[in-house]
Amino acid sequence: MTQYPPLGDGRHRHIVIKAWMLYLGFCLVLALIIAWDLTTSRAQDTEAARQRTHSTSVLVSEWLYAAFETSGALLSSMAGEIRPENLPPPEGDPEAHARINQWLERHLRLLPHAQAIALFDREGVMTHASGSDLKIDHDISDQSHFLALRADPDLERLVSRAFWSRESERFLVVHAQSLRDAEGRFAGLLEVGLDLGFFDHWLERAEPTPGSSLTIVDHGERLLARRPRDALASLEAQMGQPVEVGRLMPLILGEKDTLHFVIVSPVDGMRRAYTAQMVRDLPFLVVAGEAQDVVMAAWWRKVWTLSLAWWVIVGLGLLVLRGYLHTLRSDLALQRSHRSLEAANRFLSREIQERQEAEADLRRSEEKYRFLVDNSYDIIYLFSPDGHIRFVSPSWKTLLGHDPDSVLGHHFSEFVHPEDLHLCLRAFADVMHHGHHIQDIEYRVLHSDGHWRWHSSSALPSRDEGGKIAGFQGIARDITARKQAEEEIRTLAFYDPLTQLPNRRLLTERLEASVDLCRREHHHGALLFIDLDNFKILNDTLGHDQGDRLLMQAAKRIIGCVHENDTVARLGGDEFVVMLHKLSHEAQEATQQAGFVADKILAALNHPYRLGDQEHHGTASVGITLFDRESLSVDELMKRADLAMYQAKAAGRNTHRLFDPAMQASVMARAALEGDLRRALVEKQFLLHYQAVVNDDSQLMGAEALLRWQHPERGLVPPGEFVALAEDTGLILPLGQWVLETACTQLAQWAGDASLRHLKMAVNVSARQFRHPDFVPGVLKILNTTGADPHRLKLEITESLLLEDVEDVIDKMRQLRARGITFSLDDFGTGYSSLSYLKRLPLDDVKIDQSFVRDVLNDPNDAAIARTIVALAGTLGLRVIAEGVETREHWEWLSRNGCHTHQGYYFGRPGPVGMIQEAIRNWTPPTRRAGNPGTG
Ligand SMILES: Nc1nc2c(ncn2[C@@H]2O[C@H](COP(=O)(O)O[C@H]3[C@@H](O)[C@H](n4cnc5c(=O)[nH]c(N)nc54)O[C@@H]3COP(=O)(O)O)[C@@H](O)[C@H]2O)c(=O)[nH]1
Repeated sequence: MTQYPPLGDGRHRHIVIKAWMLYLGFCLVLALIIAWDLTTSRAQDTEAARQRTHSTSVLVSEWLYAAFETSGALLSSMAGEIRPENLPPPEGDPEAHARINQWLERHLRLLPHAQAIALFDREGVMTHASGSDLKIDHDISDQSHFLALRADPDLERLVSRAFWSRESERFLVVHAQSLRDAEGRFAGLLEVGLDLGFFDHWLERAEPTPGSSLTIVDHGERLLARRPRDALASLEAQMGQPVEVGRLMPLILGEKDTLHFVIVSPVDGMRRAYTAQMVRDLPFLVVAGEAQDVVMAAWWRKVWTLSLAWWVIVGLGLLVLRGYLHTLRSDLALQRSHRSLEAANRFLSREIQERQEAEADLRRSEEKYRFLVDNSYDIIYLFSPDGHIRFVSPSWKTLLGHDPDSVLGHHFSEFVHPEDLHLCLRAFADVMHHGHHIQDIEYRVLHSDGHWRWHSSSALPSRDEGGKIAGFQGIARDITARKQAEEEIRTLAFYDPLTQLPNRRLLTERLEASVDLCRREHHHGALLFIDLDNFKILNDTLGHDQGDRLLMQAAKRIIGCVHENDTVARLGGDEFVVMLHKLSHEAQEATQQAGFVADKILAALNHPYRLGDQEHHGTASVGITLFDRESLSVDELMKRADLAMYQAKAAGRNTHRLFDPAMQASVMARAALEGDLRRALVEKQFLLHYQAVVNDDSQLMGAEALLRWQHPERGLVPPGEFVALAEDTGLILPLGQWVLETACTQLAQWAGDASLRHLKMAVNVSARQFRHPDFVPGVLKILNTTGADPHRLKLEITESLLLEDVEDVIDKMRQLRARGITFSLDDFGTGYSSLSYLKRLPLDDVKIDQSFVRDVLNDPNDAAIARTIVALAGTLGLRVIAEGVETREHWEWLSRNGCHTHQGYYFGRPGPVGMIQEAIRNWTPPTRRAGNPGTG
């Protein structure tokens, strides 16, 4: 979905901030104005209160001043009327005294709030008084006002501070006038006594407003009068008591006339703004106060009113602001949605355009795919969710023969090979249930003509518009040709082309699997190595075609002897291997089972073979090895079976042998010996010993070269222990070459020695050496290079040479004989020589094997053989040499019976060249009847 950029957000935020700032600024300014106004109002109200209290205090003090002016004037006039020296004593003239008292009484009435008017003499004793209750002899001589007036002749009058009067038991203030005699001396005083009611009277006239107070105190800060008074019960107790200690002092001391202050009243605890005012020339102060609550009430009302007004204005402003912001937001939203709409419109236009293009593409693509589907060599198919065919492309007809329409509605499984059905159903389920894509599954499909075709298919689910799996769709390719090629390759790779049996590779695979199975299931298996006896001879004599026929027949017979699950393989040549499965888990029983099968095979292979119009009898040798959980490699098992087979061959063929470890040990030893032999050749550890050959007259005729191996550890090793192995391994070729060279070199040397030059050198030649194609040229080359006389060289061959290709042997012998080399047939009588061959061989002598000579004196059989050989040789014109002549009796018997050449310990043991040369030079021929001949 397309994202549209936010429109006007920054500007909107800017406007909002501005509006808020304006609003808050307005609120603040308004608050400041109100605060300023309130501050001003507060100052004004405070000032007004101050003015009011000042006016009140001034007014009351003026009243007091006026009152005391009045009393002063009265006292002054009364003092003018009195002659102190004429005043009668109180006790002298009662009438005169009474008149004076009445006079005082009359003047007292002129002062409505005065208590009394009294006259005192110069001693301070009261002489006359306005009231009858006054004590006439009352003494004021210790009072300050008396003392002050008496002391100061210039002081005419004074008003006292309040003081407690013991006579009248109340606080009094007196206004006293000094009296002077004619000479102007102090003669007493006239005084008006005023109680505190006098002051109260003046406050009463002031009419204090609510919360206000009016107080009169004297210069001792004693409370003289106070309004309001009825509100406080304790006020009476405070009358005459100090109330404002120290605060009013600047006034009392005359430093100021007026004093303003705000305090909590010590009288009633109310906070007030006070103005204190001195009463001119009098020891009194008037203090007027107004309660702060009252003074500030209007201000507080204003505060509340203005605060409320502020809140109302702020609230209204907030509403206006919100309305404005709302409008602004709406505007912005509108603007934004307008832009979104524009963008959406553009997007939709583009979508429509793209869709139109996509539809066009789709049409083109559909046409293209339709073309491809219709013309594809592959089959394109669509199945319903339950596997019924909904669509197949026309190639179905080409590849499978059916008309596509004819298969619609059929279930796909009807066309799949039963063996592949499981695979296909699983793939179908994978796609339909899990939505998997499957790749290249291979299966067989039925062709309309009934044969099976190999198909490779890839498939995926088809989905409806909601994405739900609605079917199975795929493409299938005919891979029959590839499968056939693969099969062919497999056959070539894993099967023997002649017998169609598994070859070594397939056998190895199966053997590995079988070994694994045996290991897991704890039973035995067996490997039977089968070698057809003398097959090579048959092949050479009857030709390869017949050989192949025999192999094919043998293969069939072997297969007939085993179970279907067992494997019969051909390794090549005449070697077959049978692998037996699932033999007993008991080794002994498994051995019996394998032996039974081996016997069966041997019996089957023993039957005559029909090869064209010929019949052939053959046998076989079978080597068996078992395998079980012991982990042995396939190679090791094959080696063991092979070894056992050789054992069977060694045991005379046409039999079977079970592998045993001793057999393996000997093979190992053989392998070690082979290694030593090779090293010996390189390191020249070989040497030749020579043994004398004598004639019937005890004349030395020659010597036989006998090979010895000077082994670094084992010492001198005789040829019997290694020549056979050298033959088997082919090492006899280089070894035989060395023997010939050494012997010929020796022969050439002897030719230069008069006492030795008549000697003939007999050299042993093995069959393998002789059969080598280069044997003849090799011998001739040695003769050339050493310069030995061929007429002095005798080659000893064995009967085994005559087992194969006798014609070739004869041919080679003739070639060499043509050069003067003579031949001797060694070990005669032990081999298989047939007379017909013997006749044809260009031989010079035969050697009677020492095994016959050894017992010729005691064993009539051996004696008969020896005689027969001598006779046979005689008929063939061959000389006879007896070997192993150990005693004079042997020699004599042999001589008597026609053998005239001898070799044996009786004449001399084999020894190094020096030894034989010495023996020859000092040769003393043995005599037949004169004691034992020496050993030479
Ligand atoms: N291919 C080759 N074969 C060879 C070569 N050298 C020897 N051989 C063959 O090895 C076999 C054993 O030979 P050796 O151990 O040397 O034995 C020879 C004599 O020592 C032994 N001999 C001789 N006289 C007596 C005797 O009075 N009593 C007795 N017990 N043994 C005796 O006989 C062997 C000679 O045999 P032969 O060659 O058959 O005359 C043997 O078969 C050799 O052929 C070689 O270089 N190449």
